[in-house]
Amino acid sequence: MLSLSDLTLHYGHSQILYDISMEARPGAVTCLMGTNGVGKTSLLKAISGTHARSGGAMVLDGADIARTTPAHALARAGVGYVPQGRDIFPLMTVKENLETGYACLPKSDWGIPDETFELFPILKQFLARRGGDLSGGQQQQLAIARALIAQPKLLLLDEPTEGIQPNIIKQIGEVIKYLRQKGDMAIILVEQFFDFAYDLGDHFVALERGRVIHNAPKADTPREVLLKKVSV
Ligand SMILES: Nc1ncnc2c1ncn2[C@@H]1O[C@H](COP(=O)(O)OP(=O)(O)OP(=O)(O)O)[C@@H](O)[C@H]1O
Repeated sequence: MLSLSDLTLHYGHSQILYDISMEARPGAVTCLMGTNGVGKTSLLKAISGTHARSGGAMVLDGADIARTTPAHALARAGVGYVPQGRDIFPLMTVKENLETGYACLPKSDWGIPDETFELFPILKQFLARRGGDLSGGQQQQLAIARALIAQPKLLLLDEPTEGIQPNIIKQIGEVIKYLRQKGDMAIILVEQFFDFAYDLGDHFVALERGRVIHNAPKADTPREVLLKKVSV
């Protein structure tokens, strides 16, 4: 589904990512881990086209993705991005926020699928409420639901548990498991909540100062070894 080889990224003259090679497969959760500032968000920005990589190759679903492909083209190509901090539209209603996902779809596919409310029942109850009036956890659910409306092939989740109460973290974990078992979507999860990530992950990539220091399936990733690699 997604394959990166030797990806590099700069902000101005500062190099942040060095020779990143990794894959994300459909029906699997690939966890991207590491301490603060190692470059996890920057890598998701490169994959989503939010910040162009400086070099290296990216193949999505068999197609070479040019280095400067913009975010809206990648969204149309099947990349769903739930950024850190969620970025929902606070003055728009829940329904309007969900409808922004239509931008990636042909008009014939416009509509909020029943699955959205099966996965996130609270959103049905709050359809007319402004996004900014939801709790942090509800906003996170809205951000994930909005990304799913666009029917992504690759879902990028940046710290979905950050600042969220335990019962909603549990619900988000269940949603990720459900999406994985459907088998057609690749999921990349950036997560600092170690137990949440280790429980969900099928494959683990750890970064240190912008470089990959671990890239292996769960069977070859003992808990204690990974914990050591991603702890300060
Ligand atoms: N827009 C930017 N301009 C310059 N430097 C940046 C920019 N965004 C991030 N950085 C720097 O790039 C490095 C990697 O940041 P990034 O946010 O990708 O790390 P991270 O692993 O996601 O960290 P966190 O867990 O804190 O979100 C950090 O040193 C950060 O200060």
